[in-house]
Amino acid sequence: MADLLRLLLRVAEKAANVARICRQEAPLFQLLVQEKTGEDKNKKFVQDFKTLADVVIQELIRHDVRAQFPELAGFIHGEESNKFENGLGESVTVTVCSTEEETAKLLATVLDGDQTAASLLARAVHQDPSTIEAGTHGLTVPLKPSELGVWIDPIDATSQYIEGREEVLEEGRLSPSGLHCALVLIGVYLRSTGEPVMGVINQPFNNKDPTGTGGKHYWGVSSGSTNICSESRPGVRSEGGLSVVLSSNEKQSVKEALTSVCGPDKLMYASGAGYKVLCVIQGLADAYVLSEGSTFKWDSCAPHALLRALGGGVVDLALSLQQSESGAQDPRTELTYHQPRADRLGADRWANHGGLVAYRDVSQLHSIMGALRGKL
Ligand SMILES: O=P(O)(O)O[C@H]1[C@H](O)[C@@H](O)[C@H](OP(=O)(O)O)[C@@H](OP(=O)(O)O)[C@H]1O
Ligand SMILES: [Mg+2]
Ligand SMILES: [Mg+2]
Repeated sequence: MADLLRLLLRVAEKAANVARICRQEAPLFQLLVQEKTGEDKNKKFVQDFKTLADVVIQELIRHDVRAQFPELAGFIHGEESNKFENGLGESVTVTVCSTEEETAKLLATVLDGDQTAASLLARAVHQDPSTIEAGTHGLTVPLKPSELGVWIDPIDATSQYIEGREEVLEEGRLSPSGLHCALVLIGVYLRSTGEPVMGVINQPFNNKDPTGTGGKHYWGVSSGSTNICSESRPGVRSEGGLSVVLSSNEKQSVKEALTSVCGPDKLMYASGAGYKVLCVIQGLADAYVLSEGSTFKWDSCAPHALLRALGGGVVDLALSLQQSESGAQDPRTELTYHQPRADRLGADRWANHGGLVAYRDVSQLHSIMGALRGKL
């Protein structure tokens, strides 16, 4: 299954190209950032271009993965629905066609006849990405495509992608917001158990990139005795307390509870669920705590696989607290990716309802659980 990993790295790079082109090409950029006002706001048929960009990226990933691994068809899920309504009130399913011309024609039907934008977008979708050196040579992964499912978040931290602020990234430091928080996330899980086994993260905008494309990629595989990640495991630094990254919307009670295990200035905030887990992967924070069910399977699957490959994981916070309160020795309840919640509807079926804690080191996870016990 190393072939699947190489393909995911390639399609994620293609997706990153589309994300970059939407910001670089003026006709696409104008659509991306336009605020609808007045009558326009009420025109149901021109859906937000940002949603279309997300859908196009998701569908190109789905198309290329299905073409090389037909066994995965039916098991490639994404954040977005690919149904759009056009000006004639017709429902249009956005897909990637076999030729650039056909894709452009289809996209024009949802872009209110804007041929220039449709052609630019179609060209990006059909363009092969430059070869990326990922260091996967000689890797073997003992998995079969018929055992696997895929979760796609075409762009995570969309708000940062639209806002488009380029931050100067400093080595070894978390940068709370900006274009670098926008990530393409592709996670692979086992259909039988829901465990995340492979993940690819592409950061389309990383101004420290040595390759010159402007982006960076990360990957990991965690299956049986194979645990391998593009990032090396950062050392555990316990002096001065733990560092934890949170959403800026996190509850006051959680922040207060965590101050007992975190050093001064070690509670940090960052945009994007995927970026926050990436900070843990890179050792820029020891853990990411989220007390609300505001993330979804497509947000966590890919980075979860990388953390597992590094010896860490992502647990369901509410379930793990319950386990720990009932005296379980190892209260870890890792998130799984194969089963929807039967009692919810739509996207909510795939939410990580109990919140989460992403960690690299299990003893640090235990300290965090201890601090949160009885406090939520
Ligand atoms: O941009 P999309 O793909 O819709 O994913 C969102 C996640 O689902 C949210 O959980 C993130 O919010 P928080 O950063 O407050 O957790 C949210 O982060 P943001 O509000 O900082 O952009 C995004 O990561
Ligand atoms: Mg997301
Ligand atoms: Mg998204």
